[in-house]
Amino acid sequence: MSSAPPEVLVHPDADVLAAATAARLLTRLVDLQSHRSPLHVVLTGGTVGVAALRAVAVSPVRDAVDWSGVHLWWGDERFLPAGDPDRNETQAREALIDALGDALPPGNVHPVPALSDDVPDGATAARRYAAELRAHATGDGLAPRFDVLLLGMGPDGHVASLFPGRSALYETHLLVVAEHDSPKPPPDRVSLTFPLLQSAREVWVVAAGTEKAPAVARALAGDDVGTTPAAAAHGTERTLWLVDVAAASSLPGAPRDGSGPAAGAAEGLRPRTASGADGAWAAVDAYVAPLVAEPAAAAAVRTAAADAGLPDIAVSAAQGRLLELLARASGARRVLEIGTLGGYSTWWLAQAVGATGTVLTLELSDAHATVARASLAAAGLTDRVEVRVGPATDSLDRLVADGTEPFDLVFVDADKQQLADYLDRAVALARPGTVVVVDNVVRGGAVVEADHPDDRVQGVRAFVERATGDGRLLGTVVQTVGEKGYDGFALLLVR
Ligand SMILES: O=C(O)[C@H](O)[C@@H](O)[C@H](O)[C@H](O)COP(=O)(O)O
Repeated sequence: MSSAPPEVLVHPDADVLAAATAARLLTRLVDLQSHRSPLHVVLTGGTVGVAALRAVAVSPVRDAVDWSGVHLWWGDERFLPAGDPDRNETQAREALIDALGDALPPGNVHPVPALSDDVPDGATAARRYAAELRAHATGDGLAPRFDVLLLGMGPDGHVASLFPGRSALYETHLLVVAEHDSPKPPPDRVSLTFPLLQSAREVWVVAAGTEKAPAVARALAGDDVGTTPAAAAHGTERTLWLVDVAAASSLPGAPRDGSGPAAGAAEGLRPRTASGADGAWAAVDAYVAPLVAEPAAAAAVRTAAADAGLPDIAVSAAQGRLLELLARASGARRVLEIGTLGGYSTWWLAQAVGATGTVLTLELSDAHATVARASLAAAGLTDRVEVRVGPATDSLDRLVADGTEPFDLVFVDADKQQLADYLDRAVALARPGTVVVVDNVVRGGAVVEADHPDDRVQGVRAFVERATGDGRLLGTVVQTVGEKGYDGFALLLVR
C-alpha cells in the first residue's frame, strides 16, 4: 500500500525534465541492481517519455547499468502494425533500445503485440500481453513486480491509455485491456489497468507544458479518477511527479511568474494530495502505527500479496485493527468475509475469532485465493479460515439455501457493483445482533454524485439506499482519511 504521499519535483523546462528523468532512472537502476535482478521497467509513450529514453541512450551513465538484468515493458501501446512510427515500441527502439544493441537481450524487451493477421484486434493483443506478463511473474503472481513504472500524462489527465470517463478506469480484474475510439489518436490502443499500474514499487509521472498544469493540480489534489485518471497513479513504495515549471504552474505554492527553481535544479513542491493536506493523513497513520502495532505475521500477508502482483486495494493496518476490534467487541465467533484478495483483512478477522472460531471468506479469483491460502497457511490459520472460490452471490445463495448457522459479523470488501445484493444475502445469513461492515462506501466523496460515471459509485449508492430502506438494520457510515486517502465504511447492526 502506498504510504508515502506523492513527491513533486519541478524542473526548469521539458528538456531538463527529460534529461533529469533519464539520470534519475539510470541511477535508480544501478542502485537497485545491487539489491536484486532482474529489474522490470515499464516505459511510456509521449513526448517526455520518449525524450527521456533518448537522454538515457546518450548518457555516460548508461553503461553503468547491466542491461542483461533489465526487462522493458510498456504501460500502453498504440494498436498499430509492427514498425509503425506511431507505435510506442517503435519510438522506444529508435530512442534507446537500438542504441543498447547486444547489451540488452531481445528477450528482455516485451512489446505489446502489434496489429497483424494473427493479432487482428486490441482484445487479442491485451490477452496475449497479459499472458506474457504472467509468464514473467514471480511465484503465483499475475505479473512481474515492476520496479519503476513511467507514465506520461495528457492534458485531460489520462495516463497510459486510461482516459477520463472510460470504463477501463474501473477495471479491477483484467490487468490489460483494449481501448477503442481513444480521444488521443490512434483510436485503438492497449493499456495496463490500474490494479497492475498500482502494483509497481515506484510510479513516476512525467509531464511538461502549460497545457498539463490543470490536470497536474487536479491529480495531486486527489481528484476523482473518473475525471483525472492520473490521480490514481501511485506506486506501492514511491510516487514521483517529475514536471517542468509550466506543468507545475497550477500547484499551490507554484511561482506564478514561471520563475521556477534555478536552472538544472529540481525543487520539491508539497502538493495537497489525496492523502490529505501535505500528506498529513498518511503522516498520522504513520504516527499511530506503534499503537496499531501491525504484527509481523500480518505484514507478511500484505507483502506476499504485493509480491504476487495483487492490486494494492486491501485495508490498511489501522483499518485491519478496527475490523479485529469490531469483531472482538461483538464477541464474533463466526465471521463471513466477501472479498478475500490476498487475505490481509482475513488475517485480522481470524485474530478476533480465536482458535475456536471460524472465518469463511469468499473470493472470485482463483489466483488471488491461491495467494491468500498460502499466506493464511503460513500464518497457521488454516484450521479457522476457509477460502471459498467462486462468484460471491453463488456462494452466498448456497449458504442461504443450506440454512447455514448465522454469522456474527460480516465484512464486505468486494466488487462494489453488487453491494446491494451482498447486503440482502448478508442479512439473510445474520441473526439479531450481527454486525455488518462494508468498506469503501465514500469513494473520495463521489458517493453523493447521482450521475457519477463510475459504476462502483452507483453500486455503493444502491447499497446505501437499500440499507436505508431496510427496517432490520441500524446503521451509519463512518468517513475515514488515512494512507488510503478519503473513503469510509458502513457499520450496520441487524436488529
Ligand atoms: O501512447 C501514448 O500516447 C502515451 O502512453 C500517453 O499516455 C502519453 O504518455 C500521454 O498522452 C502524454 O503524451 P505527451 O507527453 O506527448 O503529451
